Amino acid sequence: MAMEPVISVRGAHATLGSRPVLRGIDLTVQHGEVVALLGANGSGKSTAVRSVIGQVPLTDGEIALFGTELRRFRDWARIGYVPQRTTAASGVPATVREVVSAGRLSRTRLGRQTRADRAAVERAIGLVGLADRAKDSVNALSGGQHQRVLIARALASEPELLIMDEPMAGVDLVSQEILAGTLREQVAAGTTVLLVMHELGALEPLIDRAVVLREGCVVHDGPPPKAVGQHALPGHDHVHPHAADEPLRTGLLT
Ligand SMILES: Nc1ncnc2c1ncn2[C@@H]1O[C@H](COP(=O)(O)OP(=O)(O)OP(=O)(O)O)[C@@H](O)[C@H]1O
Repeated sequence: MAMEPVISVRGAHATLGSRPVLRGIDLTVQHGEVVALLGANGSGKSTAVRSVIGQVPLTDGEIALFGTELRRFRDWARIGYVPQRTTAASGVPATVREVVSAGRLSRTRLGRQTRADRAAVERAIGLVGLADRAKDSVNALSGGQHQRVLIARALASEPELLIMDEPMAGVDLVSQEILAGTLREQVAAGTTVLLVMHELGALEPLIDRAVVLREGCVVHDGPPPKAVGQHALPGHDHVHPHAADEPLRTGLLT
């Protein structure tokens, strides 16, 4: 029997305020795939992933996770989610280890951390290259290190599906390289990944498929656009000449 898709979204409509933000989106992510969700600011990317994890209700359409209708889905430990532009600190003096441990709660039984739980937390901290900062307050970290803590928190439950909303946004180059390496290892281990992005950038080699949104609709679902600049992207509004030495870009539509 064929495996159920990890994510199945059919005809999704969602409204925020009085604004229709998703206008009939279909999105399927199969086991082991790495899918990039691309599109201009405001095209609905974050809303789409937030609807997948149940944070934005649909006004029409259907979502299933691992073959289970979203409203019956309870197995949240199978999913790691890194939201957009948040900070792990928010004024609370938690250490790196404490924040990452919070990501393990969904696997912790009876509220007691086992040796396996502790090992998973240390592994996640090591994966993002912060082993030497585990005892430090997250308030003492840079923006890129923060983002690495949030990703470690998502990895602590050893998820089968990782959903990340612009993981590279505002992240310094060193952290970007570490994150790309972390993701590469996850993908090699079979983790399914859905990434919201503006540009494929350093993650391009990992991406199997790109889904491009425009005004709440899917305008492209297929191979990731090659590194030929944003104008190659289906849905780009206008064409204008650009210098031959313009840096190569794969991402788009800003
Ligand atoms: N709580 C809200 N109430 C009303 N409108 C909202 C709300 N949240 C988002 N929107 C609007 O919905 C649209 C889609 O937003 P969304 O964040 O999904 O886009 P996005 O593609 O992720 O954009 P970005 O790249 O800027 O993150 C935008 O026009 C945004 O202004």
